[in-house]
Amino acid sequence: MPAEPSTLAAERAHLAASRDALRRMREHARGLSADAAADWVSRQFLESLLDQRVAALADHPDTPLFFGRMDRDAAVPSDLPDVMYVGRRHVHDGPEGRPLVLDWRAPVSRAFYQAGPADPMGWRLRRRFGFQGGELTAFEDEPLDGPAGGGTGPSRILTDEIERPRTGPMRDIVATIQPDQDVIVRAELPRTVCVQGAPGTGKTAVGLHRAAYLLFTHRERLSKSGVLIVGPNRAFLSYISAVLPALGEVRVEQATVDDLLGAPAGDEPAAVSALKGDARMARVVSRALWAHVRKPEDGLVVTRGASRHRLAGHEVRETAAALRGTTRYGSGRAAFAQRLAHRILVLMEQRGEAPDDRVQDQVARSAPVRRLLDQVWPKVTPEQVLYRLLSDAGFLRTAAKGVLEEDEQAALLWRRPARSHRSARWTAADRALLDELGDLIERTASLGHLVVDEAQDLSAMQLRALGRRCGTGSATVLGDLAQGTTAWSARSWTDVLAHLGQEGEVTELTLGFRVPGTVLDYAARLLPHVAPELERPRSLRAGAGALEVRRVPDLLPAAVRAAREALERPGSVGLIVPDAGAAAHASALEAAGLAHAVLGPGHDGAARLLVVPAALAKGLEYDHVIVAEPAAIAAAEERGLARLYVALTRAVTSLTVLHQADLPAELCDPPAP
Ligand SMILES: Nc1ncnc2c1ncn2[C@@H]1O[C@H](COP(=O)(O)OP(=O)(O)OP(=O)(O)O)[C@@H](O)[C@H]1O
Repeated sequence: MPAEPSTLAAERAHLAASRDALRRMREHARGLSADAAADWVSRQFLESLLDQRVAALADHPDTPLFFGRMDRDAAVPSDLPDVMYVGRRHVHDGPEGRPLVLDWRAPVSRAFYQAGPADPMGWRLRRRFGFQGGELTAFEDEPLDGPAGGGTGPSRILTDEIERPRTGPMRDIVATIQPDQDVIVRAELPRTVCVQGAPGTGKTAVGLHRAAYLLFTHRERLSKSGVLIVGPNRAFLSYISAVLPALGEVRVEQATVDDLLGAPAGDEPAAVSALKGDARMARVVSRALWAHVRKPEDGLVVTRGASRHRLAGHEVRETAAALRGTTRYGSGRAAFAQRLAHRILVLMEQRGEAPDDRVQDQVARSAPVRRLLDQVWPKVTPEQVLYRLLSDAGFLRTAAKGVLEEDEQAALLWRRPARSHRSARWTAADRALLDELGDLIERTASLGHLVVDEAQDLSAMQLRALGRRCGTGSATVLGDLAQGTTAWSARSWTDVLAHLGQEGEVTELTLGFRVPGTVLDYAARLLPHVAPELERPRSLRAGAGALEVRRVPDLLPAAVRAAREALERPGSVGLIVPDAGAAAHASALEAAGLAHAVLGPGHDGAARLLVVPAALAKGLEYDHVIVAEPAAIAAAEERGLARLYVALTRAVTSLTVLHQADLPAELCDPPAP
């Protein structure tokens, strides 16, 4: 990295000037008063806004204020500044003053990520800065006016950033977002984007930066409607939790599907979950719900004072039939009562009475209308409907006729039904069906934008549940078909988008940042077996010497030894083991006196050495990874090879594979080049 002293000194001076300006902006914000507010409530609101503004202007000594600079090509006429510095937020010199640093999300900053010799976009030079603990220590220049395609390999600052040892949660990548990633980050708000990407291509990072970009660009709209990040489990959410706050976005919700739909209380065979997650179930539960609306047998008689008003049976039937299926079940019920009451009102008027709207409401709430309502359009809860569907063979048969085969219906029925819907132990797949029913009864509110990570693992019914939550908004859908580990994992992104109910385009990220080339090639031996339609991933870094495969006579002592060796190097260490082996590995580490934590579904385990059950490894990464007993990981579940592919692609610097048993055959033969 060139580091000319005079240039470095000038850049440091600009950093110092920017820090001073930021301090003045903070002081100015502190000096603003909420006194002008008209009342107490507005005053509180204004005060909290001002507090937030001051907090947003904090200068974190370890976080560089800018990470890049662009120099304009003077030969291209433009009103752009001659030089612009790009950083995490705007910094200007006085209220009307010149910008010292531009926010990376501003439209003009796009050139920092997108300009290249093929299209310099009016700029001559890109400079990236290297920092150590907030100190500007290096820079790297990239001429944009040279010949296209004359690159010199990956930027040293980029590879250093990737290889910087991990100690805590995921970091932002704002300084080094790559052009194809930037296109996704800056996609317009109404556009739903779906990203297929091999392990470590930056899908999660891109999704989080897109959330930050959209919040900056559409702040007012999205602060009302909301942005939600959906991830596979709590450990993953905790791992990514620091990225958005580091980018200044503290009000983005993060949730798992269980958080949204309700935590499961029971379990069931994967085949049953897969069936319940099938899109055909949408029809079955809809029919089950609407089966509760019965054909009215009788007419309606309402007595008011001395008068009796009568609707004939066919009139009641017409009213119900006109509404059935045209509204949500709940609003249909309310509308049925109102329409009956309206017809009674018309009868009153025909008799010369002059009832007003209040009378219509009174009639709608009267005992005879309520009785009829309960008979014809009874109030039901999602739990009551699903309980009946899963416990009453006759009811299920009617609802599933022509949709599910007989053996499928038999598989759905509970062997031993709970005593009532209240004591039913709903599974995760049931939760999605309950959510579907809930939405058929009453519309689910939509957010402004949803980022769905590891989307390949969601069932059609879960995707429908998420789709409802962005029904009037848009989504960023991220995943990798090769990492699908559930019995219902998606085989195509077109299907995923269809279940979500979103029109969107599928883009692919193909360059791996996390995993060194040798490790990625090794893991890719599994690809023809887990997702033959996908291209082999490429890595940014060759990673010579990063992979070691050891046959060992005794697994546990070998794992302890490998962990001890890895701990001698800087960075985090993940010991990925079959789920059933986590306790044994933890005991072995304990006995050897190696401090560690065991990753659980609900927590991230703060320790440098982590025992990671294979089922929880998805989305995570460690500087050094030890995978203990691939054959056992592969054999533990139906899509065990995909699980193994996930485990083998978690390493940033080194992967050590330990096996006492034979390796899975699929991992032994290198695929044809
Ligand atoms: N442009 C980039 N600059 C620096 N680091 C990057 C860049 N893109 C991705 N990374 C880093 O690469 C690693 C992998 O990124 P990320 O977890 O987003 O990948 P992913 O595609 O979601 O992986 P997986 O499918 O395995 O979950 C992270 O450490 C991330 O910070």
